[in-house]
Parts: sequence; C-alpha cells; structure tokens
Amino acid sequence: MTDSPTNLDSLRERIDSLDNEILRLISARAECAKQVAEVKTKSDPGAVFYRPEREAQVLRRIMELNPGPLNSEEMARLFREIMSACLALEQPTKVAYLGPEGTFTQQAALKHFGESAVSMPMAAIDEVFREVEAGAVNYGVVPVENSTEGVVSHTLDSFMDSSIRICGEVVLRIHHHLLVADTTLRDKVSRVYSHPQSLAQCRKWLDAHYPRAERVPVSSNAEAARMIKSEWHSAAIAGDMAAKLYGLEKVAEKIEDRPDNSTRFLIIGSQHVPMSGEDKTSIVVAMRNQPGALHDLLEPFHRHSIDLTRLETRPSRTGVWNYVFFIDFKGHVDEPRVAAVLEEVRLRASEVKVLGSYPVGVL
Ligand SMILES: C=C(O[C@@H]1C=C(C(=O)O)C=C[C@H]1O)C(=O)O
Repeated sequence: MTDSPTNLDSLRERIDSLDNEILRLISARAECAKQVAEVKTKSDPGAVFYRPEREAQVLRRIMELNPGPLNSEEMARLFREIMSACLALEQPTKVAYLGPEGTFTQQAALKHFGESAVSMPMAAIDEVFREVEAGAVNYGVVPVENSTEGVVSHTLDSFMDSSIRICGEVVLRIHHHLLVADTTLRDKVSRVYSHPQSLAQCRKWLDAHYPRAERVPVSSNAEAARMIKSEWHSAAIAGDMAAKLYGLEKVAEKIEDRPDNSTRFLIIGSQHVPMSGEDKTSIVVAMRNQPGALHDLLEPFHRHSIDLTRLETRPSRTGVWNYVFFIDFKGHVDEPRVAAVLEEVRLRASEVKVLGSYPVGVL
C-alpha cells in the first residue's frame, strides 16, 4: 500500500464511516444502560446501580473476544470508560480515596471506576472508611499491600472496627520517578521527599545515586511533589499523576528497586457482591492463644483445596482476640465448598468476620 493522497483519503473516509457506526452503537448501549436503571429502580427503589460482578464479566468477555490488533488490556480500558460513562447515566458514582490528588490511590480509583466517577480525596485511610460508612460516598479506595513493602497495616486495622465490606480489588503497577521543579538546582539536591513506602521501594537506587541526600518521609507522594515547588535544593519521589499535577520534571524514571513493583488496592462499600465466576474472599479470624492455632485454622482450607492468596497476622487490639488473621482465598461465600470451610473455621475460631467476596481484579 502506498501512502498516496487518494489512498489516505479513502482510508480516512473508511475511518469516518466506522466512527459513525461506533457512535451509533455506543449511544444504543447507553440507552440500554438507562433502561437497566429503570428496571432496577422499579424492582427496588433503593437499588444499587453499580454492579462490580457484572462489570468484571463484561471486561473479561471483551478481553476473551478481542481479535486484535489492539491488545486485550488496551481494549478493556476502552470498554472500562464506556461502562463508566453508561453507569454515570444511571447514577453518578461518588468515590472517596486516600488523597491528596495525584496519589497512586487516585490512579487506582480511576483505573477501577473510569473517568466518569466523581472522586474525592480524603486525608487519611480512616476518613475514607468513615465517608463510606456515613453514606456520603458510594465507595472508597484504599491501598492494602505492596509487592515490595508488604501490607498497609492501617487499612487492615480499619476493618476490625467497621461494618464496611470489600466490593473489589485493583492492582496497579507502581512506577516512581525522581522529580524536580523548574527552580530546583539539580546538582545541589540535598533532600528527597516521599511517602515512607516509596522511599523504601527506591532504597537501593537512592543509595547508589543520592547517598548523601537526606530522605524525608511525608504523608504522601503528592504532598512530596507539592513541597519541592518552594525548595530549590529538594527533589521528590512520586508517580506520573503527581508529576503532571504539579508540573514537575522527571530527572530519572522508574527508579523503583523492583521492576514488578505493584500495589493492591481495595474497593470498599456496603453491598454484597454476587458471584462473577472468578472471585476472591477476604475474612478476618480471631483465634485463642493456644499451640497449633494457625494449623487448626488453615487445615480446612487445605482439605477443601481452597487456594489461599494471602495470610496476614495482626496483633489483637482487644483482650479477647489473641491472634487476628486476615485471610484472602479464591472462591465466593455463595459457593457451597466455601460455605463449608467457613462453617468449620467458625467452630475452631473465637470470631470470624467475612469482609466480602468480590471479583478478582481484571485490569
Ligand atoms: C448496565 C448495568 O449497570 C451498570 C453498568 C454496566 C455497563 O455499562 O455494562 C454494568 C454494570 C453496572 O455497573 C447493569 O447492571 O447491567
């Protein structure tokens, strides 16, 4: 094929007519979503419009059917935005996240709910929990574990005294950059600001490139990015969103010590999410302080061939709960084999709380 003007013209004509078709189809889809809203409201005036299990199924189906040349993740991202816009027609979704603006948690919220959701930054993890509990927002997004640094204990602790449920998860690849402002004297950097987890995730890189710079932990990467605007000798470690938000320049890109560095975030809300076909369940279990307690707890999972994906121990904050275990496993509470395991665990534990069953993160 040559790049002759006629050829280009006819290709553009074809693109125009395909766009007409896409436009017609997206509009027809949006009409359907509006009708879904009517059906939902008719059968239940307090209906929940956002259906995580249905959205996961839509995305998985698109990825499976995708013929290329776009890769499946790219295609799913496009459909993510179409669904987000359709859902906003039914009801705008309000989402609180651990702020400030420009954090990875905001990026995770957008990745999960799409750009049509209304996202609101909160100053602390427990504030996100409180907003959801009070019904001021529909959902919350909080970080829960990082592949390099481990668990975000504050999030786990917040579940202990809350009735909030987990409605979903989203995993984000975390890329850190060393950022400076246009006023920064780059060869005089004596201080590097970032969130403690980010400083830890870039420890080796900092040792090699800025061994003498003081590492200053602050409340978030976005806060670090904001602070260096007024300090000529300071740099920040943060991600793309913060760099863009504060107009900073990247001195070095992707400086995280591990290339597979990723963070898992939880979507919290108050609804029970039905099965999507590929689900996870999170529970918190209190055991009496006696020998073999952990073995007793895990044995039923092994016997029923249920895959544990995470096990976390937290010190109990009340005298009654000696050991508290956070357990994630594959499966949904509405599956009989999961119900059977939970029944057995209840007999062995002093307290069991199901935090929720939810679709395994798609994107
Ligand atoms: C249309 C629906 O409502 C919402 C929008 C969806 C969509 O656009 O595909 C999917 C699930 C819901 O979050 C539905 O429940 O089917």
